[in-house]
Amino acid sequence: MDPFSPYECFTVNDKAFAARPKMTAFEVLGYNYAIFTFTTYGACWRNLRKMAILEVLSHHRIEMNSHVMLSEVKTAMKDSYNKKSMVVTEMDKWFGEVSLNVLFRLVVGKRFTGYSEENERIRKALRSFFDLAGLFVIGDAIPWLRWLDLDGGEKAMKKTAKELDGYVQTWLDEHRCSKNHGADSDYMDALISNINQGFDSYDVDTLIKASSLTLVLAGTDTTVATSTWALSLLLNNRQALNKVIQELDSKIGTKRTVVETDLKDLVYLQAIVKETLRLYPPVVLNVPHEATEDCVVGGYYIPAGTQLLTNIWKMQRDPALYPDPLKFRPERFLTTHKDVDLRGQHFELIPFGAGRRMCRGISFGLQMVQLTLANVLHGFDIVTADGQLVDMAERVGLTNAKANPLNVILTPRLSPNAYA
Ligand code: HEM
Repeated sequence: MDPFSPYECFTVNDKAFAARPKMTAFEVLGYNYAIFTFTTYGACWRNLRKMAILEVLSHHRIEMNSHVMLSEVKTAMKDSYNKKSMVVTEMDKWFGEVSLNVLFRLVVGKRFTGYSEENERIRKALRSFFDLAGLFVIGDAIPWLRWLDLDGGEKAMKKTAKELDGYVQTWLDEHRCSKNHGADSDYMDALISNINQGFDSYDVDTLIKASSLTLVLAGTDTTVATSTWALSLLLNNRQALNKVIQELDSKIGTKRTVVETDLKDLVYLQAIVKETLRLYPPVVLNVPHEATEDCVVGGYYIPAGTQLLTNIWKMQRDPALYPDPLKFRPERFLTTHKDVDLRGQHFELIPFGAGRRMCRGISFGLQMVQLTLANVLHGFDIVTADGQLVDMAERVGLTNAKANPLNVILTPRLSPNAYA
């Protein structure tokens, strides 16, 4: 095994590598690192993480809020059912609408639907956040040049950060005015009630805005990319597509849609999601980690401050770990790799990262992807709009989805009452 392999960094020295590096994108886009995905390891990160788990991401909360996820999936299905036949649907937008609506309802208590100018601006700002968060800026490699902003990256980040802050500030003002922080409250209400004083040099409002935005940002693009890739892979692999439809029909029937309690029985669907996350992990190079202390990995001395970039994409396509690594074969997770799970214990499959900083939204994210995908596959016959199936998988993805959307035609296949 490569002595500098992230496998060893995660197992031997998880604590040492639990920090995030100081990067321009994290600082400028993330309220000076108050967005807790970007916060370094410490008390602030622990407090914010605890709050997110308690209020949204724990199994208990996911169960309590599962009606929100289900109602958003059903609303999207009903809309598609009511459309005239042969209407072309852009599936990344379809999945995006479901994801944004669920997260907006849970975080700020309102849906995000429709095509108003304001919504389009928010969508654009969120898109720009993701493009810029992964941007390499010269100032990170040569810090003394940062003030010159030679590539204009920092200026663009400041513009997007300001715009997003404007929206979140409006939602915060609305929440403070409504004073509805009781039983029916959302995540922002819970933060208002629980964060009474700032910490780690952050003021209360910054912590609330950053924490709210963390969940919306971390939970949308990742789930949308996974669902879109899964569908695209299935449309290119008719055998797998037929097999999952058979599973859905035999477990659910054709009179109702899929609900969250069905998911545990849909083992082939689960294998499809795993195989999709293996081939197309949405966070290809993981979020960067940094060593907080000197440590020894694989016999090599690693000084504090060393940055660790984990090439998840490459690890998960390693032929030594997966025979025919480029082939889409969900069956491998029911046979040869059936004991490999994706919760950070098996390093051959870590789309959610591993160790202390691993994704906290894993259960929420998996439920969202599985429930949405299961219902689309079960509820509609799906054909690609241009009739071309070959290489569809190469045409969608996080970066080029806008230029090459996954266009399909959805034809209802359940009894009409199921969509009501
Ligand atoms: C398919 C869906 C998802 C994938 C593949 C994914 C992947 C990841 C990855 C790779 C990381 C970085 C882990 C590391 O540094 O080792 C991460 C962090 C994180 N994710 Fe997710 N994620 C998904 C969905 C979600 C959802 C739905 C939420 C919440 C609504 C969420 C919340 C977070 C948070 C809060 C962190 C930061 C953890 C920390 O820094 O301590 N994620 N995610």
